[in-house]
Amino acid sequence: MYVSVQLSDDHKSVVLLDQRRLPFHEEYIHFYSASEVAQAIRDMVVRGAPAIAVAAGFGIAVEAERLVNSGNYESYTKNLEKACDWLELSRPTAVNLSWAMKRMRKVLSSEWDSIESLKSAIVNEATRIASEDVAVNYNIAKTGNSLIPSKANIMHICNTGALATVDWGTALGVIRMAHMSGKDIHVWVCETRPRLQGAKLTTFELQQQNIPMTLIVDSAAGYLMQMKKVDLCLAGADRVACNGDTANKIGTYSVACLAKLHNIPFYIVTPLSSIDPDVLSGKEIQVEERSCEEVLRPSGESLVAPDSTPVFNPAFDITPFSFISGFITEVGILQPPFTWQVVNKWKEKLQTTK
Ligand SMILES: CSC[C@H]1O[C@H](OP(=O)(O)O)[C@H](O)[C@@H]1O
Repeated sequence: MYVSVQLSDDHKSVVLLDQRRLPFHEEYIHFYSASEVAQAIRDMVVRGAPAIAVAAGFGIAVEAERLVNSGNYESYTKNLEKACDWLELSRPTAVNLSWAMKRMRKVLSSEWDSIESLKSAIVNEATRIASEDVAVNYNIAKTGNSLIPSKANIMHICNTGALATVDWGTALGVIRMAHMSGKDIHVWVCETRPRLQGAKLTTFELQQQNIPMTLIVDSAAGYLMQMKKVDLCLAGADRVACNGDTANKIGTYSVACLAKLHNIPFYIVTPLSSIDPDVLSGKEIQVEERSCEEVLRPSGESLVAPDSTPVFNPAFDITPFSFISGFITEVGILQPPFTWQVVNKWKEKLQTTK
């Protein structure tokens, strides 16, 4: 089984499965510094809100190893804080990235009696972020499975599986659990232009798990709903605002609008770490814009339009909460508002049940 993101045993590199090469080539690349990992996140070697958070945490661990003999304690921590900034700025929309860097900065700002003990604490925290992700996603999958009827036809956009996380996945984790529970489900896989995470990555994951699926062009979503071929929609999240507005892959809002029109349940599947109570509504969420090349050359080689064609390429859109049936999380099916008081109460409850 493939692993999207790992820390090498000697802590000298972050090992990433190059998702740009899937589904035809499974290639792993080593990245030896925080800046190399930041570039890998920007280039979407690794992608998916939880996976990039884990990759960034490991990026700080690799930087801590790389700089261990580079100077005194003060310069060591300053350099690592700078590395947190680079990684946090690598992609602006997914809150998981800043959530992970906040955890690493907390370690950096604590008192340690030596550079070596600080380095160990950093590696341990990065490893904890990764191991927690697996447990969180397993609980999300169990929660979400309770909503999946037998023989459901589920529409899914982008990729939210083990490739977008450390394992299990979020929305695809729910689908995987439903399949393993013998519910005989089927997945309509939206190809998800322009990066084709659905066509290239979700099909790859579902095929590996023998889950029945059908690939569709994004613009077929409405037609399938009109023909009553869709029982519910599941999508991931990059950032959920306090009022429930949700940033997710471009095209999610369109699917949510169509689902609303056709009275089809539309759920966001998300860990608590993708909820950002500091953002009151979707209006405050920065939507990453990516290069025109992604649209002009979707498979990297041939142009699909004249080379000088102007392009607008937002990587995400914002779905207002009014189009969302609920949020499937590791603590249950939630409804906003997601204030810090609410989110922290759930996190504390999680801690006590561990
Ligand atoms: C559980 S992955 C969450 C989220 O991340 C993906 O975006 P990208 O492929 O650009 O990293 C997509 O929006 C997923 O829903």
